[in-house]
Amino acid sequence: MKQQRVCVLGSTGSIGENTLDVIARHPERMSVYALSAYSRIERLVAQAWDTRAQVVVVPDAAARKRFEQLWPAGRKPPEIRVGAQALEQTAADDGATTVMAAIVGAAGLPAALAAARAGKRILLANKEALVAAGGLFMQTVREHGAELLPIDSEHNAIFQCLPQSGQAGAPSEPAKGVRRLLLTASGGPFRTMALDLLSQVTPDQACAHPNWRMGRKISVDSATMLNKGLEVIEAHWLFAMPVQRIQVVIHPQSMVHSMVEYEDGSILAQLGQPDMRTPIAYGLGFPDRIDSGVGLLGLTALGRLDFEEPDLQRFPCLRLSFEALGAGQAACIALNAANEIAVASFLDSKIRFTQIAGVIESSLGRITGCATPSLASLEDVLALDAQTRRVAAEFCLEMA
Ligand SMILES: NC(=O)C1=CN([C@@H]2O[C@H](COP(=O)(O)OP(=O)(O)OC[C@H]3O[C@@H](n4cnc5c(N)ncnc54)[C@H](OP(=O)(O)O)[C@@H]3O)[C@@H](O)[C@H]2O)C=CC1
Ligand SMILES: CC(=O)[C@@H](O)[C@H](O)COP(=O)(O)O
Ligand SMILES: [Mn+2]
Repeated sequence: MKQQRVCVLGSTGSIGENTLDVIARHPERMSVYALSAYSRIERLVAQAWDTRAQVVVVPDAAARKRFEQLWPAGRKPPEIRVGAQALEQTAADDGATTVMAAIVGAAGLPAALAAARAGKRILLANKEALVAAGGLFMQTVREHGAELLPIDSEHNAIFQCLPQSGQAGAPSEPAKGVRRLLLTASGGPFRTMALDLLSQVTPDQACAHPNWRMGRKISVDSATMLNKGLEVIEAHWLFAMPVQRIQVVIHPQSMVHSMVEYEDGSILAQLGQPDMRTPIAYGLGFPDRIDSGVGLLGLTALGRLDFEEPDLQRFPCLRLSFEALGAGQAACIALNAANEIAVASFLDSKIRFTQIAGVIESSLGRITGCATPSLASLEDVLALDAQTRRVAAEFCLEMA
């Protein structure tokens, strides 16, 4: 068994912390090579100390200085690299065999793509990378023989339920015998709240997910169900599945993480506690199954599993996501970028929860109404992403 040396991009976040928890359980199989943080430098220092990481990546000179000041005397500090380009360089570094892509938002795309170009084992949590540049990313994985393992719980579940070829790559057609992918969704904290109360909800209420503990951005996405929309687009790219063959099913308990429906009428499901250490351990251990630290699911204590149709009136962001996937890549880039701006604005108490969908819809209208630029390269994608952010920020200001 080859020792894995893991580069954890976004190590100070929710996925990053869970990844370090799993790695620490398997010193004989894996170790940390590199870590990255954006604002939580103190936490990064503690992580680097505990894991003996060789490299850390921070965003700027001020963060570097802070890291140096906080590093305890008496032990050699890790190499400190600075800036977005250093993230790409570290993701592609010979020192790493495996890259956990756990930066939030499209900011994580360049480093995830660099890992693919370098032919790494990529554990992909950063769904926004696929939403913005799914075609480019999957093509890069294919061309450079990278190994791609989905970490997002639903996609990890689907990966586990698909006919196993023992390979973790980038399929160019749907798996044989599969009729549909059934993506489960909790419905978030506002699934049953009276519709007229939704405009009053606070950021903390939106971040109080009923089943999962996650970062604030994805928690708001779960509350609007834009998260499920991003996941439909993610599933389309990961499994080469046409949008008509992807169904979203509300499952409030978040115990069935997703399902694959086969031509013969069988449905295969993956179940487990809502704890991201299970998919993370699956990715780190693949093809072996390794301990994740997650307890067993008590089915008799649970008693029942519920399923229902999503309500597109309550969750307009889900409708917008299906429409964007149908409209093409420019719309998907705009959907994601406008959402990132709208969610940040909501978390900052500048716009209301119910205005998030409006910002996205207006931005999509403005961007996709213009001539679609070429989107063949990372630079093209990032240019449209930046343009959308400017437009969405204007709409947020108008609504504030
Ligand atoms: N949390 C979960 O359970 C799940 C998350 N995902 C996906 O995984 C990704 C990470 O989510 P989550 O861990 O919840 O997010 P968090 O907000 O908890 O963590 C995000 C990480 O990214 C870093 N970061 C933020 N902005 C930048 C930037 N501009 N450049 C570089 N690094 C940055 C943060 O650094 P710092 O903290 O130092 O500021 C942090 O390490 C998202 O794409 C999410 O959709 C998917 C499924 C489940
Ligand atoms: C843990 C995970 O994968 C999240 O994306 C989670 O699925 C969010 O839950 P819902 O979006 O279904 O509420
Ligand atoms: Mn998910």
